[in-house]
Amino acid sequence: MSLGREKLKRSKRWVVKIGSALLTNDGQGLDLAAIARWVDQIAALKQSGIEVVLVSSGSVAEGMTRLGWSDRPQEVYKLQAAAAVGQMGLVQAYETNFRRHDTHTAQILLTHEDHSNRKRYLNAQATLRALLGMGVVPVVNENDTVVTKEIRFGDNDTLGALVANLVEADALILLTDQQGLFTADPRQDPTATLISEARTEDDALVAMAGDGGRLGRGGMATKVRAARLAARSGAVTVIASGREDNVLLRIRDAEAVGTLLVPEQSPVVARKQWIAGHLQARGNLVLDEGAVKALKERGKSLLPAGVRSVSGDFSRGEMVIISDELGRIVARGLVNYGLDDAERIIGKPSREIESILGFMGEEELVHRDNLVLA
Ligand SMILES: Nc1ncnc2c1ncn2[C@@H]1O[C@H](COP(=O)(O)OP(=O)(O)O)[C@@H](O)[C@H]1O
Ligand SMILES: N[C@@H](CCC(=O)OP(=O)(O)O)C(=O)O
Repeated sequence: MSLGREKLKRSKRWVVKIGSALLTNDGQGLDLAAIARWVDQIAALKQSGIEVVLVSSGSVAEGMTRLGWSDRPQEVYKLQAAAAVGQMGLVQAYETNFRRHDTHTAQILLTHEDHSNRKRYLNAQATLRALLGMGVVPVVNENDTVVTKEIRFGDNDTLGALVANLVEADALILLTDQQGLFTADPRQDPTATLISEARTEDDALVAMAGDGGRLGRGGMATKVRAARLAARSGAVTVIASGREDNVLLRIRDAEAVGTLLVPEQSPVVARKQWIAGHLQARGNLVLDEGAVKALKERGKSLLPAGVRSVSGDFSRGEMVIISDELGRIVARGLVNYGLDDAERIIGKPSREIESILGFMGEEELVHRDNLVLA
């Protein structure tokens, strides 16, 4: 068995993306029987200790069906209207099915801006993390009502990869209407063969990957690109057919199903580079000895109590350099509080944050998931 597939067996957090072509049974309205089967599998994944964020397309396609449109309109406002109608059907289907497993779902609608704006990024991250911690399955789609460019050119493969970055998933699973990535588009070339495993960075993949079908947006081209994006935070990607029996469970069990794309770099290195390369440092935090030890030796988050002083000019979500009292750099990380708030809570136990600031944010000043040791 390949090393990459072995890794999947040990993974703990997945982003599962279900594409339009698959979800709507090629334009026949939502495939409710298939949704029920995927939900059963996700419930089983959760039972085996894997947290799942679901990224589901299909709102435009379902909206078109509900509104009786057979052709995808060109006008953005019509697409947005269809998405708003269809999203109701989507969440209803997931909610009803997950309820059979006593599992709550949560609707998360994101735009690309939520990823590029630091504050919104951290808020989305904190919410998703909290939901996962509570055993809820977040159901994510693009916020089609407010995006313009994205609804025309956007695809949920990219959104899935950004969500994988956001929650630091171990794996991004792209379920589609083909068995995986073929050497050429099988709809055009019947001699095309399935690629079982490849390096994410292999440029040959880009040449093989073509556009999408009538309902889907991006085809394989965006899936290969999504795999590269997801690799930035260390995730492997699997492209597989959502129509295969128990496909998610078979992926978990490291069966050779679909196409596995494995990043060249180890997840840790990718993650470090991603945080380090993410932003310029905007400030400094100086830690006491105990906090330095907690970070370095025990892999802990940084709590305000262990911070001696703060300086610079940073807002929530920005990168800070974390040093010891001799000025030696200990780590870099994304800070949960802006300078003014941080100044007021350092040296204090986290339980006092609310009374000092008048609101309760995170108990950590820098969460360990957002922290890279030097
Ligand atoms: N090399 C390839 N291997 C497999 N499928 C391909 C390839 N190139 C293009 N495709 C097309 O990509 C489609 C899947 O993408 P898309 O229609 O966007 O679906 P989804 O909604 O699941 O994202 C397939 O139906 C297939 O025709
Ligand atoms: N957000 C929209 C469009 C996304 C979309 O179709 O993407 P994809 O499944 O990648 O082809 C929707 O839910 O219909």
